[in-house]
Amino acid sequence: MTDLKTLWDTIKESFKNDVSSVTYENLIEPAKAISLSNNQLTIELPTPFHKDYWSESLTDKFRLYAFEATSTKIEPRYIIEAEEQTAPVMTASKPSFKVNTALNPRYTFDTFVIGKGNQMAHAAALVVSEEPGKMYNPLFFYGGVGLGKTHLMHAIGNKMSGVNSQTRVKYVTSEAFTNDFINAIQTGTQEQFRQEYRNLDLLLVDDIQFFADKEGTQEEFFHTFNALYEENKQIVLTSDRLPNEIPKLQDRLVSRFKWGLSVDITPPDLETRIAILRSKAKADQIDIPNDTLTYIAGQIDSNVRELEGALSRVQAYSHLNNATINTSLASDALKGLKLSGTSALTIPLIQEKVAGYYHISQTDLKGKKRVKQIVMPRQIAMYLARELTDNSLPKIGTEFGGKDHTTVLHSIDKIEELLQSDHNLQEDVQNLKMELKP
Ligand SMILES: Nc1ncnc2c1ncn2[C@@H]1O[C@H](COP(=O)(O)OP(=O)(O)OP(=O)(O)O)[C@@H](O)[C@H]1O
Repeated sequence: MTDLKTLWDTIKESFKNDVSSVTYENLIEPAKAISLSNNQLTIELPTPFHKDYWSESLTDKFRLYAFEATSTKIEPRYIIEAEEQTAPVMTASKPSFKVNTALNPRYTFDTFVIGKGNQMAHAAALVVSEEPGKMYNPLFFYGGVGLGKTHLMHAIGNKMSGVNSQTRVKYVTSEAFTNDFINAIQTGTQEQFRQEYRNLDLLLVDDIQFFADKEGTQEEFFHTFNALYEENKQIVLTSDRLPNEIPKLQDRLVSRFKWGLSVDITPPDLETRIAILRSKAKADQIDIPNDTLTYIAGQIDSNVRELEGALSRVQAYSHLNNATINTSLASDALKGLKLSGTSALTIPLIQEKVAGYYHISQTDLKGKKRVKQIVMPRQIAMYLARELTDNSLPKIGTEFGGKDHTTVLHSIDKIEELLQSDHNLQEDVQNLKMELKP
């Protein structure tokens, strides 16, 4: 992993899972990754206190997480803000590197393990890579986090580039597209932007749910889409939900996204998880017994990224302790690992907590009564079910006494809107989230 932002995000995520929220917010969140060179990552900290704290208390963890992420030993170097004016500064608003423009060579069809939850998506991806712009345009993958949507997208790009090195492929996240577009406006380079995005054979846009609410970007993307589509150029999109479930996505985009094929990816079953781990262990030359693979696969059931993270953690643990990998070592390595998998949290549990919080019965919460004291908690519970679990809108509707998915969508939209300004609601939702995901 060489992309500084991706590496830093991964390390921060590991810290987040390991330290208290107070420590995270006050001591880790303010840190900024500045540069990575010669296996040294320079971290900028706001005060000498932060520097001392990182040096004394966070360095070992940092080394572990960096190793887990890269399988390389990376040393931290701490500087205090303004201590080193010459260093290129990376901030959230103005990244000093270009995000995700290239294809990841590791994400190929060969390294993708096929299982029940992804076989349709895999088959569609393969068809598109062989006959781009013909059968399924656009191809739209949707599903929960870390299930291989990006991987398949890159696999299409890698395959097409492999067949013809002249293929013009562009991979962007929807955020990178937005940033490029804003930059083009600010610097008066819209024409260049259009050239860049409209003269392609394959455009891959990841996580398009982040287009929600971005009117200008949607407008530009609409024209980009049309230009490519009319030329029979292939477009592949991913999102965490179906196009019509993305709030505030223009109808004309929703309808265009439906022109092609939408296919979901669901979490892998145990067999597939073991196969994924085996394949990764082989690729990384990790010597690991079968029963240990089965043990790790049994610990994580909803997210392949976490599955890979667990394997890296076991590898790092064995490396740092100079011990052979076996199930007992894996169990020690994974002890205390707070998995962010959403599978443990169920809709009934959310209903129970929300009903308890607002002192109403679960029957009312799931029922049809239209009084305000019940409607609001019901909408909040639906909102939380969508935010904190992988359930689809129809499934949430079913769990709330058989409501239509448009009712669920309306409830979620309503809460999202109120959350913008209603401080009491913000506090309630925050409290409930803390109760549900301590
Ligand atoms: N079936 C699979 N076989 C092999 N590796 C997989 C498979 N599914 C996912 N992975 C790996 O899991 C990791 C996460 O996958 P990916 O980034 O593609 O997920 P995603 O669905 O795009 O998630 P997000 O919504 O968070 O972007 C990647 O390293 C990917 O290679």
